[in-house]
Amino acid sequence: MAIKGLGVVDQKYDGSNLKIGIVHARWNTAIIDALVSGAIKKLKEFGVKEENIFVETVPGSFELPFGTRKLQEKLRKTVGVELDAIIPIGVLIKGSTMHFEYICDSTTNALMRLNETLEIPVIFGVLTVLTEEQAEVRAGLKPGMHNHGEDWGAAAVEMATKFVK
Ligand SMILES: O=Nc1c(NC[C@H](O)[C@H](O)[C@H](O)CO)[nH]c(=O)[nH]c1=O
Repeated sequence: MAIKGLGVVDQKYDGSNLKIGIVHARWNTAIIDALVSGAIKKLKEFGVKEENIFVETVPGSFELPFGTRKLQEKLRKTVGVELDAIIPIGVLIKGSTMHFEYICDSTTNALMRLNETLEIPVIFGVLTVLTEEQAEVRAGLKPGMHNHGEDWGAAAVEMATKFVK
């Protein structure tokens, strides 16, 4: 029996009234695009309307915390929208220096802190992988592999339904 992994998400969550933000980095775009598509696919499966999914991009994962915090402010100011959850998505792939470690650690901690400062759940959608192969597997780009973006979409709906609405 598989031990590791997310238990079954209770399908009864109704996302039809939810407004969800996605902020994604533009580094490693083939992986990013698959993860974002997976998250959006799952949001729609839970009934989130396309017009209620607000997508913004930032250059890299290091910019995700700032972009995540400011997206809520930007939508409030421009279109009067209050988000119910937000999914930052980034892909960090280890290179030949310590750059990877520093961005992973600082970005992860900053995103976690946003769960304390924002009044909405901030889902952790950053892949921190050692090889491109690991990234492809987790984006569902290898046959039979699971797209983690779907888990992040499901988590956003569950958290918003339980704790925001
Ligand atoms: O270096 N590798 C990566 C990366 N570096 C850029 C960084 O996030 C930031 O955009 C710049 O430092 C400018 O602030 N950003 C990623 O999302 N994935 C990587 O794998």
